[in-house]
Amino acid sequence: MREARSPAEKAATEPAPLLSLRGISREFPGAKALAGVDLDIHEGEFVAIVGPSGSGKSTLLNVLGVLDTPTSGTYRIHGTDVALLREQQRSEERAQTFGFVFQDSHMVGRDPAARNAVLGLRARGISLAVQKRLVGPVLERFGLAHRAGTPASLLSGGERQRLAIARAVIGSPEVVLADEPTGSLDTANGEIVLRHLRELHRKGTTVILVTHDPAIAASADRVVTMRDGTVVSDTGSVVRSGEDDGGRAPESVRDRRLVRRRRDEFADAIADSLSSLTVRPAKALLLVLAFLLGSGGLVAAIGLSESAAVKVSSRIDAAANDEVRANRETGYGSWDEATADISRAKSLSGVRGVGVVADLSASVVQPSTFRPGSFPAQSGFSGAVRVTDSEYLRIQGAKVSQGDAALLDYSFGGPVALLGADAARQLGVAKPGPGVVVWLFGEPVPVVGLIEDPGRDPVLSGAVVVGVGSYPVTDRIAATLVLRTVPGMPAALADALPKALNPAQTSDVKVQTVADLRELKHGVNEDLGRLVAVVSVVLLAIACLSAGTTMYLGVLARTAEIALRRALGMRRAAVAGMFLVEGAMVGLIGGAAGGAVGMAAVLAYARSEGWAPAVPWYAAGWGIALGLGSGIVSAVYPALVASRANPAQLIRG
Ligand SMILES: Nc1ncnc2c1ncn2[C@@H]1O[C@H](COP(=O)(O)OP(=O)(O)OP(=O)(O)O)[C@@H](O)[C@H]1O
Repeated sequence: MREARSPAEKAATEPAPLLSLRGISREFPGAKALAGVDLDIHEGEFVAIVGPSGSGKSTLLNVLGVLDTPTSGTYRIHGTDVALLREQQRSEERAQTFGFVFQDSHMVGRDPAARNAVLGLRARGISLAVQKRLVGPVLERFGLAHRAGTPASLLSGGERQRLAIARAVIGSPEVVLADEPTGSLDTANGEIVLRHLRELHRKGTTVILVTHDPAIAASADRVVTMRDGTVVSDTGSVVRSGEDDGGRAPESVRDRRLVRRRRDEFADAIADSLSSLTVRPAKALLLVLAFLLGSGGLVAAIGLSESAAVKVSSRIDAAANDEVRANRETGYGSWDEATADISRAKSLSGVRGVGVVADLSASVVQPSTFRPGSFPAQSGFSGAVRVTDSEYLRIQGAKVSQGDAALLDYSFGGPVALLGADAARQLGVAKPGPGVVVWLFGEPVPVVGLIEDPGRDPVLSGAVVVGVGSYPVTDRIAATLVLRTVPGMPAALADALPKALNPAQTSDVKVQTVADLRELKHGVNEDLGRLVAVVSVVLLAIACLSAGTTMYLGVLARTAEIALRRALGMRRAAVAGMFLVEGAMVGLIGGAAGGAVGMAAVLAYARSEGWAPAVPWYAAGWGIALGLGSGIVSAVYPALVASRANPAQLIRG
């Protein structure tokens, strides 16, 4: 039934319009989609908007649904000027007043039908209990109860569009806006969808649909025709008096249970992020891996630097407490002079042992197990040739196996040698024994033992060691006395030594304690710390960048889904929250895994180096915190892009 009345008549008899547009224009770069539209729509109307392609129908629908903002003009809903609403209020208006049905049903394909049906409720932070209470009846009503658990991607086109209507009306909107809802359906399915829309209207919902189909338009109570962004004809407002079912059904009255709760909004964001991660496991795994590498590298770097520092510290601390070194600036003219100095040093109180050590040039001594002149020659020896006594080995804590360090101190009519473990390996000596020799200065020297543990002098591992006096001093030799002292005595002995060794010329005696090295230790720690910082920052920056890029691509791939959520009333902050939560979760998992991997790497490395691993407890916490932090940071830009997008634009695709 249609009736046309004069504007004056209308104004006098009609109630205030539900939706009212005055002089609405919408311009896009290069196109004016709407050019001064005036239109009033009253509660309970069934309006068809028709017109040629490009005439502005969809744009009008988007403006009506607060998906898009007009360039100029005034739009009032229930008398409230929409331009005065804040973004959050606009979202609320979309959620409470409107239900949207698009030509393409825009389902979240991976989610079952029931979850899609409640998408609007979830987007609005409606409690799970209310969602559960509403979803059964609504699926039943649209003939989808048996498909509740089926992923939306497996539904037929007709089922999907019925599901779209179910989703649009589950929150009891006052107005259903449908943009060519039958456009992608065959006649039979199109008819079913239309029947549902009419049924909604009969029960009191205002229905506004855009259509190209003259038959559908003819069945509407009111037809608004658009051309070039303006309304060129309008059959006029027709409000049914509710003759079908005895007045407006309570369906369109706002449901008191539909109260937005932040807690539920947040819970839904977490659930969605989890589902998005599990649906794309390969992507999620790559993201986790990026954070794992970043935070794992950091934890490993902290652990290794700490372990190394502990190792360095313990060596330095021990030496600082009980070691003094002394040498003559002019060196020694003979080994007897050095031996005399040893006796003088030993006579000082607080001294527990005195050894002497000097190095010969390996390129002159040419250690080899091949007789000189043999062909092919053995490759050049890369270790040291150390002249020392058994006392030195003892005070350094070196351990000699398969022989005896004391043999160094005796003369058997010629020198004897001990080999450090690395030196023995390099020279191809498996074990000492009769006839096992190493050639030094072109002469065979019996090997009388192996140094299996170099103690505090790491050089011994790679050294060929011969006794003091094995070779006469031809020129002055730079030998160093090493004193092991009672703990705490080095400083006092450092003062006493020059006078004890050379009272006539104390300046000839140079004394070193290891205290200076304590400064060095700080330097070493600081350098390592800086290195750790640089490496970890670079690794985490790479992780953030790759995660940010992947997430940004994810946002682009999910534009339709995001648009839908926004159209269904999701707030900008909640959209951003969805991506931030996703980033946080990936970062957290990656960070925790990285912490574990980093620690394992430190333990394995420290064990292989024979260090005591020192992984501070906070390293794992750092891994997790940095993973979490960088996960969130990497999601900031994608989250901003997603939340700032214009829903109308996104729905156009
Ligand atoms: N986001 C946009 N950016 C640029 N131009 C746009 C945008 N949205 C709409 N337009 C332009 O505005 C005009 C109206 O578009 P609209 O989609 O509202 O028309 P329509 O009547 O719904 O067309 P159809 O029936 O083909 O869907 C068109 O010229 C279109 O190209």
